[in-house]
This record gives sequence, C-alpha cells and structure tokens, in this order.
Amino acid sequence: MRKDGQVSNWTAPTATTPVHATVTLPGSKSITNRALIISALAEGSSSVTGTLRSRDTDLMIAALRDLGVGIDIDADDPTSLTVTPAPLHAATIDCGLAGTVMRFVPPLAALATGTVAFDGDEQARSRPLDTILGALQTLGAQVDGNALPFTVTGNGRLAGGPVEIDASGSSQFVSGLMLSAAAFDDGVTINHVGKPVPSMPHIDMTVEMLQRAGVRVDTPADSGDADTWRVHPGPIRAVDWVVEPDLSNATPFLAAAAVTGGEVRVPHWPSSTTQPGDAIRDILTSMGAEVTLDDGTLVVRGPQTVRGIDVDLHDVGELTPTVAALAALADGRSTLRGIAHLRGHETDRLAALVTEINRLGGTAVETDDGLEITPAPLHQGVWRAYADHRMATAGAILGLVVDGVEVDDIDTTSKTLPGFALLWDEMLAGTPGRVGSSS
Ligand SMILES: O=C(O)C1=C[C@@H](OP(=O)(O)O)[C@@H](O)[C@H](O)C1
Ligand SMILES: C=C(OP(=O)(O)O)C(=O)O
Repeated sequence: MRKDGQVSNWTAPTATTPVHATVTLPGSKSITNRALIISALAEGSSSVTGTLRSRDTDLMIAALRDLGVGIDIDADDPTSLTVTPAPLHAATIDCGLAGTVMRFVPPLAALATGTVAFDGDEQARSRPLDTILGALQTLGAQVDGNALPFTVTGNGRLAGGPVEIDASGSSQFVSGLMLSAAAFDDGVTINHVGKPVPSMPHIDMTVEMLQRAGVRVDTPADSGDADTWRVHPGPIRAVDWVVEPDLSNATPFLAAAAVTGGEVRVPHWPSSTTQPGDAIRDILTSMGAEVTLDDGTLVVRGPQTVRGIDVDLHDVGELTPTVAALAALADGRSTLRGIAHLRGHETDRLAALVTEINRLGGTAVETDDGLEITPAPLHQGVWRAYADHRMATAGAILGLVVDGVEVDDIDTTSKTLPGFALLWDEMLAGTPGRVGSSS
C-alpha cells in the first residue's frame, strides 16, 4: 500500500537462475492466536515467545486488550509477550479479515460482562459465522446478528453444555467453541452433523494446546464417536508457549525451489507438529521434488520439471494457493479435491484461482469441490490478490518463471507475513532471509 492509501502493482521478480537460499520464517498464525486465547483465560500470567506479529495476530492482541486482558510486549523483542488474564468487559472488536479472530473471540466475549461489538473488513462480512454464533446462543449467550457486524452480550459466565453443529464450512467453528469452553459452567460437548469437517489438523492443534494447559478434552478417538469433542469445565494452567515457525507461510519459498530447480532450506522445522503446512513435504515429493528433513532443517531440491498431482487437500486447505501455482507450472494435469470450503476463505479462493490462472493464459476449471488445472504456456499480466495473502504469494510463485507478472496488492501478505516482498527478494539474492523471529 502506498502512503496515499493507493495500492500499486508489484512486479514479481523472475528467477534468472535456480533459487538457492535459507529462509527463516516467523511464528505460526494459528498457534499464536490459540496461545493468546488460552492464556487470556488461564489462572495466571503466561508467556508467548516466537509470536507471529502480523495483521491477524495484532488484531487478536488488540481484541484481547480491549476486553480487559493485560498483554505486555517486550520492548527489545516484539515477538515476546506476557499475557495476564483479567475480568472481561464490554469492547469493540475489529476482526479485520481474520477467521481466527471472528471465530475464536466471540466464545470468549460470551464470558464478558457487557456488550461486545464485532465488525471487520467489508470482505469479512461474507465469511460464514452463523454456525458458531448459533451454537453460542444454544449454549446460553445473547447474540445479535449471524454475520459481521454482530454483538455478544454477557453477564460474566456462560452455561455451556451440549451443542449440535454443522462444521463442514470451517474447522474454526469447532476450535473456537473448544478454546474457551473450559471456562463455561458445563464445558462443551460438540456434536458435528454434516459433511466431513475440513482442516482436522487445526482441530488437533486446538486439542493439543488445551491439553498442554491442563484442560481435559475428549476427542473422537477417546469417545469412539467420530464427530464429537468434549471439553470439560475446569481451570486453565498458565503455560510458557513457544510458537513454531509458520509452515504454511514456508510453502511459497519451498515452491520457489521446486519451480526453479533450486534448493531452499527452512530451519527450525518441527520434527512433529499439528500444523497442516507439514503436508507440503509429501505434496512436493509427489510433484517430483527431493525433500529431506535434516537436523531440524527442511531442504527442498527442485526437479527439472514439476509433475502434475491428484491430491485431496481437505485437511490442509490453506496450502491450496501454493499447490495451484505449482500445478499451473507442472508438466501434466492436476486435480485438487476436497476444498469446497475454500469458497468461504479470505475470498472465494476457487473462483479467484481460476480467474487469475486463466487470465495469465492457463487452463483452470472449478469443480464441485476443487480445481482442475491443465498446464498451458503462461504470459505476463496482472494477478489480483483479492485481499488474500495466499493469493498474493501464489502470484509471486508464478512470477518466478513467467516474465511480467504483477501482483496488484502484495502488501496484503501482511495478514500473516509482513515483509514478504523483502524476504522474497532476499531469497532470490541467496541471502539468509529473516523477517520477524522464530529461533
Ligand atoms: O484454526 C485455524 O487456525 C485455521 C483453520 C483453517 O480454517 P478452515 O477450517 O476454515 O479452513 C485454516 O484454513 C485457517 O487458515 C486457520
Ligand atoms: C484461511 C485462512 O485464514 P483465516 O484464519 O482468516 O481463516 C488462511 O490463512 O489461509
């Protein structure tokens, strides 16, 4: 964004030689925003280190502060936070375009005394929320509205209990209810009814983090019922959270190695994780890259030409823009399945990817639940980001090998990765890139 508020196109740099770089990524959005919510309800102060500082996480920090939670930011290290719980009160919350803010904060707000008003970006007003807002009403909250803007009015406590929802539109409905449920009088028992819930690793992340904070959670594996999660009421322990690097944000950089036949290394790759970004290892291997994890560093070496892929991305939908960009540069047809719910992401990602790939001369077709992409020679043109950080980075990947790709709003990457353009330039220059911190 320019100083006068106008957005100017960013000419994606082309790679004149294979990319060789080490790229260190800042913390995970999903882990950061979960750690913040859980810490806000804990028995004492928690620390969060390696925090992602970006639009989505700064909106979460602002929301919690406005509700009364104390959040101190280390003056020497803005990624180190101390979160101190306090009684929650009336507030006005800006959700921006962040799914984690619009779905994780309302259940917490139901525990406040007073009215909490939520709004967000124009584009956020069409993201699905009725499932979680309806569930909160069932659990005893007073909610006015079923999409942004809406209000939640509470008296300092919430009954909780059993609730039936259709979470096929977003795993965040399940995660959002679970994150605050230990503080509800009766906890929560969520029974999902409908098509399969997407992004299950993100629900596993919620469960694992709650359990680390001493919360008793029964998962479908515990109960033998595939679609039921139970969070028992009880105290939430303060935890010293250390946030892993954001593996989904690593994927465009790893894709750069794949499409240029180069080598990209990402240090601090966790040996075990609930982050869906870890799935990029198998995806890139299937597309012909050589992928190794050596001593905590992920190394991707690109093939001569990327292979087309037939893949179900239901569990890892947020990787779709990266995989679609790779597919548009592959040597054969690709089918991406299981991602109908992406129509409710930052933008309708299926429509956006089809429109933008085809505008550059590609052949992408939307199916009921995904995309079919048949390689075709691509040419210069404007790639529109639709305020979607991952659309912007997909354009950057294509621009590595297609001359004259201009991304209309590269700064939208600040949703989860401020400084993306600089880090991308550093990657191309082969200098060890570092934005934020995740060491
Ligand atoms: O809980 C989370 O942190 C997220 C869950 C997923 O949402 P959906 O289940 O709506 O895809 C994912 O796409 C999003 O980027 C982050
Ligand atoms: C879907 C995404 O974000 P959100 O948390 O806003 O849903 C994403 O980051 O790909």
